[in-house]
Amino acid sequence: MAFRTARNLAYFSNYIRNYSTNGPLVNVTVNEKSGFATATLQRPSVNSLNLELLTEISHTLQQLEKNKCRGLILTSASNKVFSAGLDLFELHKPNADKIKQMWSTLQEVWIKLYGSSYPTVAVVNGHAPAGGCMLALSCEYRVMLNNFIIGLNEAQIGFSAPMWLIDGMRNTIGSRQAEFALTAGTLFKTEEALKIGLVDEVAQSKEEAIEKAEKFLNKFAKIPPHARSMTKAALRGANIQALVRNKDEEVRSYVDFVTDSQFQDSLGEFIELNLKQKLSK
Ligand SMILES: CC/C=C\C/C=C\CCC/C=C/CC(=O)SCCNC(=O)CCNC(=O)[C@H](O)C(C)(C)COP(=O)(O)OP(=O)(O)OC[C@H]1O[C@@H](n2cnc3c(N)ncnc32)[C@H](O)[C@@H]1OP(=O)(O)O
Repeated sequence: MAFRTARNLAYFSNYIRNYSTNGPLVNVTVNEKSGFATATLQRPSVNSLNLELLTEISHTLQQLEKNKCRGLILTSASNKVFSAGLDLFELHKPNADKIKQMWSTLQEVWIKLYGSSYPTVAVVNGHAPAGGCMLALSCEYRVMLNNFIIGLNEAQIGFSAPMWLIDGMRNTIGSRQAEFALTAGTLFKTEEALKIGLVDEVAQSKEEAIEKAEKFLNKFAKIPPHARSMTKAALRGANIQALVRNKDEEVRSYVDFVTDSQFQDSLGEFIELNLKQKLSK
């Protein structure tokens, strides 16, 4: 079992410290008492998900799994944005190879986080549109700070969320609410998200959110880890397997879709209308 001895714990903590020095975009720390890891996304300024950040998240999750992490808190170094979703500037007039890698890494992140054997909580301490909501949804529990937005606004940008993400939304808020939310691309304020069950708890400060997250993780202290993870796999496995089977086909259709001029035009309009930074003409 993880951290059975102080030596194991010390080894893991050192390992993580060493690892975190190699990962400038994701800072990982381990609470030596509880054994819970905190992974803090720190890509300036809004943790938009480009290939480098996605790759680092994916490696972090792999290391946590390998080291039998006891629980993960995923959060942001920004006090305004948890993650702004995919890096829209990298989706604009993209290099097809890079987009291919980006999509495939995004799928890996979902598979590793949604399917992790250890318990996971997102401390959503800022806005979480689209891919930001995806990261939060792939955790088991969400604690969100007030006065931010969260949701899957893909329909507003001009595309549909993929099936695995729709499944994640349905499994969290139910089919009826998911249909309303996804077809309109709704971004919910914190209190609205709480009402529909998109987040589990609201906190007034990051410290309070971390306390609530730790309380959730501590619920599993007396549950045998293998029984917990087998149950999680039974609940989530079919959705993950569906993605694994369709992974390459989805990457191909995503690359075709994103490189199409119609999508590029609507993305360009979305950026010009919604983002402060503009496209260079
Ligand atoms: C075939 C399959 C097809 C599709 C598959 C679909 C889904 C797959 C699963 C997950 C993927 C989802 C898709 C996405 O994630 S698309 C991204 C959608 N993101 C958004 O719509 C967010 C846009 N941003 C905002 O609404 C606001 O910026 C935000 C609320 C996050 C923060 O607001 P705030 O006022 O605090 O900051 P700003 O001044 O607006 O922004 C600060 C700087 O950050 C830049 N920025 C913001 N968002 C992005 C982004 N997504 N990508 C790149 N850059 C971003 C912004 O331009 C500002 O830059 P500077 O002016 O500081 O240079």
